[in-house]
Amino acid sequence: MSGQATDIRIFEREELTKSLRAYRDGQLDEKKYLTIDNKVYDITDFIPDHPGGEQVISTHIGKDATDVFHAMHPESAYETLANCYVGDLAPEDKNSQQQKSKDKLNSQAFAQEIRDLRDKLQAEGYFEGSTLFYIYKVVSTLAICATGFAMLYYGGHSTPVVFAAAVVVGLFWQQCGWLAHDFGHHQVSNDHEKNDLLVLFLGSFCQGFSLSWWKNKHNTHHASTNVSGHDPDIDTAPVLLWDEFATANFYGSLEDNPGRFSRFIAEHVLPYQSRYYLFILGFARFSWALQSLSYSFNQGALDKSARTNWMERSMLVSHWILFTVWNILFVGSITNMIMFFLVSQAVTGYALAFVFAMNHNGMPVITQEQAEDMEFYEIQVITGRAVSLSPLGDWFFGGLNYQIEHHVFPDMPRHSLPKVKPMIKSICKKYNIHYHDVGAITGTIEVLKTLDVVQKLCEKFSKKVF
Ligand code: HEM
Repeated sequence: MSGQATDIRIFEREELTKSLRAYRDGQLDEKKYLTIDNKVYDITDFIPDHPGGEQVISTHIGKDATDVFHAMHPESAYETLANCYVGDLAPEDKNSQQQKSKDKLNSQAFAQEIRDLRDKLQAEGYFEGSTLFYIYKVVSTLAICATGFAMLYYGGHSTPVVFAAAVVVGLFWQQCGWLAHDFGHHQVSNDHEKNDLLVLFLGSFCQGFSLSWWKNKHNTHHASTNVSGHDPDIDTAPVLLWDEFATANFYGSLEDNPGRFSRFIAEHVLPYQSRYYLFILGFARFSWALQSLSYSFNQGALDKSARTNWMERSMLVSHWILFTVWNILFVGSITNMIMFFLVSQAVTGYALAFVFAMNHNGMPVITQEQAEDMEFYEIQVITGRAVSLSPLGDWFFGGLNYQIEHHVFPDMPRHSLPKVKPMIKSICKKYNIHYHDVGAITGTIEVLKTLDVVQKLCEKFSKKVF
């Protein structure tokens, strides 16, 4: 590791800025630092070995990673952290403290209050997962699968029953996704290995998604939510574009000698994205399942362990074998087999993507420079959309309608989020930080309006570039 007792020194803030600039400019030989609680860590050699992956840790090179680090690591990670310690950050001089904008000071005071709330909630047990709740969730989710099986077993010769069974299986996969999400964030137990085994069972075997692919993408999304160029969830070009930065980047990349296909997409597809949006969601699950297989077989496990990689691959392969055998054995005709396949995939695609879009799409997208000037917690609040729903809606959304609370406290179990919502809301009100809370219909309209605004931008760019 990089930190040696003799190297310990005071770091000027400019050194961190230099580290960030060098990384942005692609100067790969430069040292890479980050700070946590005003201590400086040299992560140059650690990045490739980071158990959470290179992508997520790289989002914070040259920056303050205090809150994101505390939000995403178990106690055991603090030992590894100590190995990277190389010094302390020089105190801020009076001048730069006085020059801070009102917004920055407000953001800092808000973050401090959220940190205090985290400590209080931890002491009061809000972060303890309820075993009973999660047993109920796992059993009731597996019961949906059993229902789908039973429908095919007894009615596999009837087209309406096969159709209904496909919808049930689609919902089963969606619910597995929410559970794997909770276990993947270690909301349920402090034992990370146990959580990961449950993600392998529910997420990889039952649902067909890779643990490593999901963690890499999803945790990077958490570390830099709606930050342009960092958050993989808003990087959906050339299928959909969600903001002006992504649009400018995509069309900018076509200025010199665009391929015929890219030009066709830019001129004749993206300017109509609000029209095909609902259609394309149906393919989302299939695309994620393919990305999972590709990640697992090409990149291996995120924690670089051969054991995790082997388990993940075998779970994914078993998922597809079982699904195919089940389809062939119980569905009476080839036409119904194809229908079962397509409908079950499409239902999961819609059921997952509808919720994902509601979580952050159409909410502010910020640049990396803007993000540097804001506290982690403020970013989490202003980029998330809370959706107020009935208990059935909460079930369908897997608790992700408490998106803001989930982003502020990713390791807090799902059952605590509704209790914490009024607390976060009231702190936001105190600091005049916008907490966006809407119903499902308003949320959907906001998503569609964003697509519409951006597609008009696509039309303009298209005329300018070609
Ligand atoms: C010097 C800095 C860091 C050290 C020493 C460190 C260390 C670690 C360790 C030991 C783990 C494995 C934890 C486990 O047992 O589950 C881990 C996982 C992780 N780290 Fe870091 N980390 C650092 C910085 C960061 C930063 C800045 C981020 C985010 C921006 C981050 C995000 C994650 C994530 C998402 C995981 C995966 C947790 C999981 O398995 O679910 N880490 N890190």
